[in-house]
Amino acid sequence: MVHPGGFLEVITGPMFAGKTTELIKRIERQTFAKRKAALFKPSIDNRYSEDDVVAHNGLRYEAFVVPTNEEGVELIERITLDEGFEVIGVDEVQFFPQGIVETLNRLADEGIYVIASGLNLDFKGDPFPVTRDLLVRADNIVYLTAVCTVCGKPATRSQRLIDGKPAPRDSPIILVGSSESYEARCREHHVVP
Ligand SMILES: Nc1ncnc2c1ncn2[C@@H]1O[C@H](COP(=O)(O)OP(=O)(O)O)[C@@H](O)[C@H]1O
Ligand SMILES: Cc1cn([C@H]2C[C@H](O)[C@@H](COP(=O)(O)O)O2)c(=O)[nH]c1=O
Ligand SMILES: [Zn+2]
Repeated sequence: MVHPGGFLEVITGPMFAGKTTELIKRIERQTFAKRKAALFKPSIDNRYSEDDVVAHNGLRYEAFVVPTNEEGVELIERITLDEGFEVIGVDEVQFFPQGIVETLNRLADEGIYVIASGLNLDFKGDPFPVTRDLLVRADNIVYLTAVCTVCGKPATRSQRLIDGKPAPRDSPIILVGSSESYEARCREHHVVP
């Protein structure tokens, strides 16, 4: 897409749907169009790298790493404005505090093309509030699905597995992980005991 000016775009769906791949692709395309672009990631996402945003398929892109607190949200805003970035991407946006919704919306109001990528639903199938609140403010939504590991149909849910068994409902919401702890599942094969 040509740089659309102030714009809030949200890429969402379950784990393994290609959200990070799509985010990197969009940021990279903006740099080919000579736009000043940057990617941000939360410091708690250290699955594949401390410094880069890395997709499950190995695609990677250098990022600013910020903490998942209000200070991290302020850093995203300060770096964006001080460095004059025209386009920013934020990966794993569901990990940030609620204040990121207002901040990203404001940056879009100020003329920045903001792309936020994150999970819509947690392992129980309940909304992540930050993603939900960004989605209702978005100028464009990119909704992706993965492939259900049980039946091969489109997967809209993230199944958390502990020792190979579905995680109980009272598990903590945040558990950073990849295929050792999660599988993409369709509604029918998503299990929450
Ligand atoms: N069940 C699955 N369905 C689709 N892709 C999968 C699945 N399991 C692993 N993958 C891999 O995940 C990649 C997408 O990774 P990524 O962009 O990091 O997704 P997301 O950010 O949505 O978790 C795919 O290109 C594919 O190689
Ligand atoms: C469903 C669910 C996921 N997480 C964590 C697991 C991963 O670290 C990220 C999602 O990564 P992806 O790029 O979308 O594959 O979120 C979590 O903490 N809680 C959950 O309920
Ligand atoms: Zn299925």
